[in-house]
Parts: sequence; C-alpha cells; structure tokens
Amino acid sequence: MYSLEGKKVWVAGHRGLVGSAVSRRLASENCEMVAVDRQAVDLTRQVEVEDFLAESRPDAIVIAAARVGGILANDTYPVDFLYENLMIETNIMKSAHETGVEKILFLGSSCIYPKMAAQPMREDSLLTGPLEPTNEAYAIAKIAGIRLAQAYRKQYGHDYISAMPTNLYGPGDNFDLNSSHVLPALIRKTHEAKRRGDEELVMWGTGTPRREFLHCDDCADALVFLLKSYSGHDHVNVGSGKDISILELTELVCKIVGFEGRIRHDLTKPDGMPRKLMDSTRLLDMGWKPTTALEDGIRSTYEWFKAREAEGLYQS
Ligand SMILES: NC(=O)C1=CN([C@@H]2O[C@H](COP(=O)(O)OP(=O)(O)OC[C@H]3O[C@@H](n4cnc5c(N)ncnc54)[C@H](OP(=O)(O)O)[C@@H]3O)[C@@H](O)[C@H]2O)C=CC1
Ligand SMILES: C[C@H]1O[C@H](OP(=O)(O)OP(=O)(O)OC[C@H]2O[C@@H](n3cnc4c(=O)[nH]c(N)nc43)[C@H](O)[C@@H]2O)[C@@H](O)[C@@H](O)C1=O
Repeated sequence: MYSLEGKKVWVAGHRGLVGSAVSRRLASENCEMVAVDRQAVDLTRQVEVEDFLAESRPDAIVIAAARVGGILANDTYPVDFLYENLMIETNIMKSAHETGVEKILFLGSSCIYPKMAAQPMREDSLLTGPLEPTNEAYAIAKIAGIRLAQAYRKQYGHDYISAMPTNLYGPGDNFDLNSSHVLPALIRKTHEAKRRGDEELVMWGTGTPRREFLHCDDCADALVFLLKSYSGHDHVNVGSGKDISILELTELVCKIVGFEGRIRHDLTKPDGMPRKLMDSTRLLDMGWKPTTALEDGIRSTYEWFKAREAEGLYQS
C-alpha cells in the first residue's frame, strides 16, 4: 500500500479530461496538490521539467499530460503524437528519478494492443501483433512509456506503474470536431444538427467498429486506487467491461439529444480498430469497479456541454 497522507502529488496535465478528474478525486485524499500550466513548463522540454521538479519536489506523480486526440488527429499528425508523447514521458520519468520521486503512475491507452488482438484484450496481448495504422505513432510512444517505467523499476527499483484506460469521456472533454474522440464529437454534432433543424447527421465510417467507454470520474477513481494499492511491474487495464458499436452509440446520443433525423455515413473517414474491449479482470480482482452507466454518463456530459455552450465556449 502507498499512503497519500500528507504527500505532495503532481498531476501532470491537470487541465485535461483525465488530469482534472484525477485532481477532483485527489481532493478527498489528505494530500497536497502541485500543479503547473503549460505556459510555465512545456513538458516536451527537458530543462523546464528538471527545473520544475527540482523546485516543487513532489512525492508522487500522475502522468496525465500527453498529446491526445481522436482517430483523425492521430492519423494526420503522427510526428506530433510520437514525438511529443515520447518527450513528455521520458522527461518526466528521468527528472523524477533524479529528484527522488517515490511513485509514478503513467497512463497509456487501449490502442497499445494489436489491431487483431483477441477480445477482450488482456494485458499479455501487448506486442503480440501489428498495431492499428491510424494510431500506431501514439501507440508506439505509449508502449515506450510502459517499458521505460518497467526499466526504472528493474534498474533502480523505483515504484513506477502504468495503467491503460479504455476510451474515456465526460466533463472537460475536447469537443473540437477535427481533433476530438467520437463521443464528444457525436454530442456536439447531434446537438448542432437538432438546433439547425437538419434532416441528417453525418457520422464517420461504417459504424461497425466497437468501443468500450468509461466515464473520466470512474477512471480517476481507478487511478487513485492503483496509485495507493498497486506496485507491480505489469501495466493494468482500466475499463468498464462493456462495448457498443459506433452506430448504436450514435443512435443512443440521438435519443439523449432528441434528434430524430437520418444518420449518414461518411465513408471517407477511417474506422480504425474493429473492436477495442479490454479485459480488466486484474483490476476488478484487486477490488475496484466502475459506477457510471454509459447512458447516465452521456446525459450528464451533454448537460455539461450545453452549460459551456451557453457561456459561449463553442461557436458553430
Ligand atoms: N481521452 C481518452 O479517451 C483516453 C485518454 N488516455 C490517456 O489519458 C491521458 C490524458 O488524456 P486526456 O485527459 O484525455 O487528454 P487531454 O488532451 O484532455 O489533456 C492532456 C493534458 O496534457 C497537457 N499537455 C499536453 N502537452 C503538454 C506539454 N507539452 N506541456 C505541458 N502540458 C501538456 C494539456 O495541457 P493544456 O491544457 O495546456 O492543453 C492537457 O492538460 C493521456 O495519457 C492519454 O493517453 C487513455 C485512454 C483514453
Ligand atoms: C482513445 C483512442 O482514440 C483513438 O482511437 P479510436 O477509438 O478509433 O478513436 P475515435 O474515438 O476518434 O473514433 C472511434 C470510432 O468512431 C468513429 N466516428 C464516428 N463519427 C465520428 C466523429 O464524428 N468523430 C470521431 N473522432 N470519430 C467518429 C470513428 O470513425 C471510429 O471508428 C485513437 O486514435 C487512440 O489514440 C486512442 O487511444
């Protein structure tokens, strides 16, 4: 067990979907939070990370900072996804080693597994086959991060662990239609189509791929659980255990938003992995479980989106 009591914890990427959820969750632990904005410390720059850690001296770090995006962004900007993620994770782990950080939780993603991995995907299917081409760059950076954490454990005995969340969503998500993941994109597109009185909604791809979704607050709870109770070499899957086809998801969002038009497929856009459902047995066996049903989570995220839209945050 790792006690967070009185510890200084740095959530790198505290403004993001996951980082903000982890920060909310850590508020109920008796620990001190450290935070820094990208304007003050660019995590792709080693010297800035070194100086920040030498000065702030956290005891534990959650690496929720990363270059993140949906299928199109991943496919269009492979250099950015590979380079920035490699830099962020290596800079943080190296500086943490030099300043004696006790514990690191590194975050990867379900895209690390082979495109044709047996479903549900177990932790030991890593590196057993070719990756999905649309997110290969990002996946390679994340696999390198897992291996780097394991290397620090092997060479120096450091308690660096890795968690692999499934597709996440919730308040604070990215609703930009070019760079977002499918759920925030569908919420925004359906809402705007309804407001304009459109007869159809355009979704990407065939709709046959299947994805597993987990609310960011469930994910944050699992991450804090792992931070406190897990100290192993192997990475741990973090999922909800249920998947849904993209067409079914689109129909669910239409129901929640109240859009009654047709659904049209844009087949110029990629489908990506045919199925991504994780086997989270290891985490469940440790005693953790998710609490937010997908429909409830989409409803509350839609309310969050509408409130931000009313503030003028999203202009269509
Ligand atoms: N979203 C998802 O569906 C999934 C996410 N994950 C993992 O969870 C982690 C967090 O993802 P998520 O919260 O969705 O991503 P977000 O894009 O919402 O947040 C990423 C955060 O990282 C910060 N950041 C990025 N680059 C830099 C940089 N160069 N210097 C300083 N800060 C930087 C961003 O800062 P700023 O606010 O300034 O932009 C932002 O706060 C990632 O490791 C991702 O792989 C895993 C599975 C699924
Ligand atoms: C978390 C994960 O996220 C990415 O992988 P992904 O799961 O394929 O990403 P996605 O959420 O963007 O799409 C899921 C499915 O949904 C379809 N789809 C329909 N309509 C829209 C749409 O409007 N927008 C988007 N983005 N997708 C749409 C889309 O065509 C695809 O079939 C990674 O690259 C990878 O980096 C990663 O780790």
